[in-house]
Amino acid sequence: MFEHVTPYAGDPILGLMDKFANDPRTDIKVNLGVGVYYTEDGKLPVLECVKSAESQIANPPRPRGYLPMDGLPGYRKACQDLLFGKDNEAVKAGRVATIATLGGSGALKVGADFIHEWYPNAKCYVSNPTWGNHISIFEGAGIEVGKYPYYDAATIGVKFDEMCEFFKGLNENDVVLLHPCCHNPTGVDLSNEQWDTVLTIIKDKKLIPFMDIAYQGFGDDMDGDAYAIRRAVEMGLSVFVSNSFSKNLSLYGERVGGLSVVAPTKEEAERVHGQLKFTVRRIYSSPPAHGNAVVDTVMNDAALFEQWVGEVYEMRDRIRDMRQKLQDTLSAKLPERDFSYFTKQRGMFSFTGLTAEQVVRLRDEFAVYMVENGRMCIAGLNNKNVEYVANAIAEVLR
Ligand SMILES: Cc1[nH+]cc(COP(=O)(O)O)c(/C=N/[C@@H](CC(=O)O)C(=O)O)c1O
Repeated sequence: MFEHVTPYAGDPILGLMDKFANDPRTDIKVNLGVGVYYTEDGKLPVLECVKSAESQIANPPRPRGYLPMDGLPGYRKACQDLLFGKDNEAVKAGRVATIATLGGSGALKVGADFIHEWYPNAKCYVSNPTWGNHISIFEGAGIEVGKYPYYDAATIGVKFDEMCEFFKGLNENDVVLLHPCCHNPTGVDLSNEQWDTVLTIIKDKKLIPFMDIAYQGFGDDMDGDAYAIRRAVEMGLSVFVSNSFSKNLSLYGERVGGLSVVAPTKEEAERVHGQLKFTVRRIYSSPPAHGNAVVDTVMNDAALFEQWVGEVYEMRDRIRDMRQKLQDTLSAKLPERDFSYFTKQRGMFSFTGLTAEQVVRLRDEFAVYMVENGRMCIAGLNNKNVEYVANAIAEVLR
């Protein structure tokens, strides 16, 4: 019956979690693989604002009825305020359809299915490189996926001119999947001026921008990291935005994300909203109650929101500190090499340029885990392991 089904090779990122968990070298192993924030003590944090929200939610205990297909109204408002800014004109005009989703992944899936249904000839173009699941999710929705020039290893920057020229060659309604901040896996972002240029091309060519923001607050700050999103709306673009609270609320397993679609008119936004709900119904029916309640509580209580922002910036700043320490330690060990990319890159990841062989050596010989494309999750570093990791990297580079 299923003899034709091919074996699953495993996920290059999530598969590392199992390998790491099963690695018996518990005294030295370091997890720099999956994009998860760990504290200075190497633990997954429960944010203080989440603890407060959960105690509110738990007392008195709430029944666990189905949520609306598009999630709690307060959750959806929270997504809109965070992404577009409070009092955004398009939001106030009712031109933004927003739904709660099963994490950022669920947002991408619902968005991809919607696009394939209503723009069946659209192709999707992702940055080269990008988060691998971008390709899997859009191909899984039946959409042909291509790559646009992005990362320039020679300059540790963006192949900006090539990227712009590539966009100019695309067809109307082709989708371009963009990282508004904290690019995964490179950590290399466009400047605001470069965003203005790219968004102008997208508008002129009538492309569909799909912005996936999973690390808001880890780059500059909540508003700065949303520049590309807000600029697209200011320019009158109809833009898809998938967001994730997995990292900045440390709620990975609660599956909390959102999908927003900015439409030209309120009437179109209402029709889009209805079809997004239908798409949710056909995939997973409705979002999880607990995650929705936590986000709704934190984001819509002024004191908890302020506390949350402060906790995100603490995570951001600790990552920045680890970038500097790793860069300084490696530079001292191998002064002939340039490690400035660690502090040039932003967000959770650094693209180290290590080869797959070197990454395998780090894992096998030193129990230091990274994604085989050379991506390192900086958030797995701390003051107790950064010297050890630097030594291991220096060894495989020698
Ligand atoms: C850019 C991006 N978008 C969406 C997601 C999905 O987020 P979620 O809300 O959990 O569905 C992730 C997760 N990235 C990390 C984990 C993973 O691969 O799933 C990672 O890159 O390690 C992203 O890095």
